[in-house]
Amino acid sequence: MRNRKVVIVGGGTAGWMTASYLRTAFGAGVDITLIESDKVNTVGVGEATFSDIRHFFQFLGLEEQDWMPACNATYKLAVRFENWRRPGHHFYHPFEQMRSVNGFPLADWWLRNGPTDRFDRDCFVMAALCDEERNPRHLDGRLIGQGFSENAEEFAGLTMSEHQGKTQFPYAYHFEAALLAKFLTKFAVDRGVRHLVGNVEDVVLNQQGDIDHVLTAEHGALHGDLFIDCTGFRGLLINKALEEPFISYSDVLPNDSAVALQVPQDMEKRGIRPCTTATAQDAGWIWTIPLYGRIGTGYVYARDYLEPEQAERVLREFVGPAAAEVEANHIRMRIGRTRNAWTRNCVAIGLSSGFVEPLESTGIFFIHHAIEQLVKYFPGPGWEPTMRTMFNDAIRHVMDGVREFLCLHYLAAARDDTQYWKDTNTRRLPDGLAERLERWQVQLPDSENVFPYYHGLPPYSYMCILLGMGGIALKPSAALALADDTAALKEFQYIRDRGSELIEALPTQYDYFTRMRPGAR
Ligand SMILES: Cc1cc2nc3c(=O)[nH]c(=O)nc-3n(C[C@H](O)[C@H](O)[C@H](O)COP(=O)(O)OP(=O)(O)OC[C@H]3O[C@@H](n4cnc5c(N)ncnc54)[C@H](O)[C@@H]3O)c2cc1C
Ligand SMILES: N[C@@H](Cc1c[nH]c2cc(Cl)ccc12)C(=O)O
Repeated sequence: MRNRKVVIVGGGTAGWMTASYLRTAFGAGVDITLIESDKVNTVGVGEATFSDIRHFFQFLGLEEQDWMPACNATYKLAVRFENWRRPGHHFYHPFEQMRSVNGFPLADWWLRNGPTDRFDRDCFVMAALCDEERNPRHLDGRLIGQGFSENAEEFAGLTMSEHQGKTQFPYAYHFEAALLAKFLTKFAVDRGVRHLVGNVEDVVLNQQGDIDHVLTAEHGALHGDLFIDCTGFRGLLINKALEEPFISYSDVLPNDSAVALQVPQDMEKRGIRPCTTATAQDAGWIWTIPLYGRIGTGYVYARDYLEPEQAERVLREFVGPAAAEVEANHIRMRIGRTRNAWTRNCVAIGLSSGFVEPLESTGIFFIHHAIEQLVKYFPGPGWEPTMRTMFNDAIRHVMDGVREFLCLHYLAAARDDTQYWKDTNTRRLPDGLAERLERWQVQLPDSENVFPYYHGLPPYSYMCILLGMGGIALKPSAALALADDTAALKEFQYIRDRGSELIEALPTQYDYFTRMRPGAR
């Protein structure tokens, strides 16, 4: 059988991640051409990830030292939510599994008799490490031990959905999106991916309605068996040419705009906070992502409540004088998903497939997940169309599940001081969420009562948001009133002690990454 000819249109994060992964998975079994335009920019943001992305780098055979310095990357131990409950309040959604004591999650014991008003500090070691801006590795590279093993044999080769629930890796990454795309360009091209720069002017269908070829001014017609649409929010192949409809989530998630800045920063003086920060604002929230040498920041907001000029002004004030010379990138976000991400012989990956606001940094996770699914259902000999259906089901579940998780953030936030925040109490909810919420109020989220399909987020993530946002009354499990809490108190003590011990022993991120740079001592 001849090898499969794959044409990828688009050279953003989605295009290059897909090209690198497919080539690694199938080698010469797939013949890959990637075409990207020099007239249409990439979206230019997308800097924080899930911890699962390490499976992606592992699959490519890359170690942190190979790619992190090249992408000004840093570690992310959590998302830090600021002011979602009230001004001055913060809590973390960390990469650390919730401990269990006598069959109940520690958070349940915390609800029964919380030692302090900080559930995150009491239940997770990571919260203290974030507050004290510590690095998750020692200067000699050793990882903090937290009940997971690095590169453990038994997990090698697992996809991220297979891995979920087995252990929780303690950190994700921040990186410069443009530098990662550049790094992966070299990776893919070195391994035989054909790279073309040119503009796709037309998408030509055959008589059956499949894509026959894409037409470019610079390189003529590009034929393929399978076309991957990585053209971003345009959805040039999947939505425009094949007319696959886009299902908007704007009825439940109204933020549709963002303005972003890349701000140089003196990291030696300011340090590098080991987490993404999401700070609530009058009509949305601002992200702050510390990279090595600069921060990425942006205001995500709803145009129904705020004009772009005002959003930019608020963002500049928030950042301060360092942003004065920096040009703003205004982005209109298409929130929702393409009905069938795989339609005919075209697979949409990245923003063309779908997107939700970046509150939990899910964009790159969606890409990674879609690539894993594509490999799983890739059209080899004997391929059946039901495989396309299974791919589409998996994509739909991940996106709809994340939509629900994000809606919970707004529903659970105690803040209600502006019209924007007041309206979060009356907005429509995705089907099923209200019922699930009723259950969570008397029984914390567990694998039996959260969104029932794989969507990347474990039950403890839901606990964090419910407990942290503070707007919804929660009860401990009724059974706990009858139980002895000695073991739970011991666990709370262990978390405090372990936090203090690690704060003593661990370096700051600045120290760690300065040593990791090429040419450093
Ligand atoms: C405000 C915001 C913040 C975000 N933050 C995060 C985050 O923190 N974490 C995260 O995981 N994700 C985040 N994302 C999502 C992330 O940015 C995207 O998932 C990721 O960058 C993938 O984009 P893409 O490759 O699909 O599209 P793009 O980056 O838009 O790339 C599109 C590509 O298609 C090419 N193209 C377009 N038209 C043509 C044509 N006619 N011919 C040839 N080529 C063409 C362009 O040249 C470009 O190369 C964020 C997104 C937004 C909007
Ligand atoms: N599978 C994801 C789930 C996850 C677990 N904890 C967090 C925390 C944050 Cl901020 C995002 C995502 C997650 C993962 O392990 O990355």
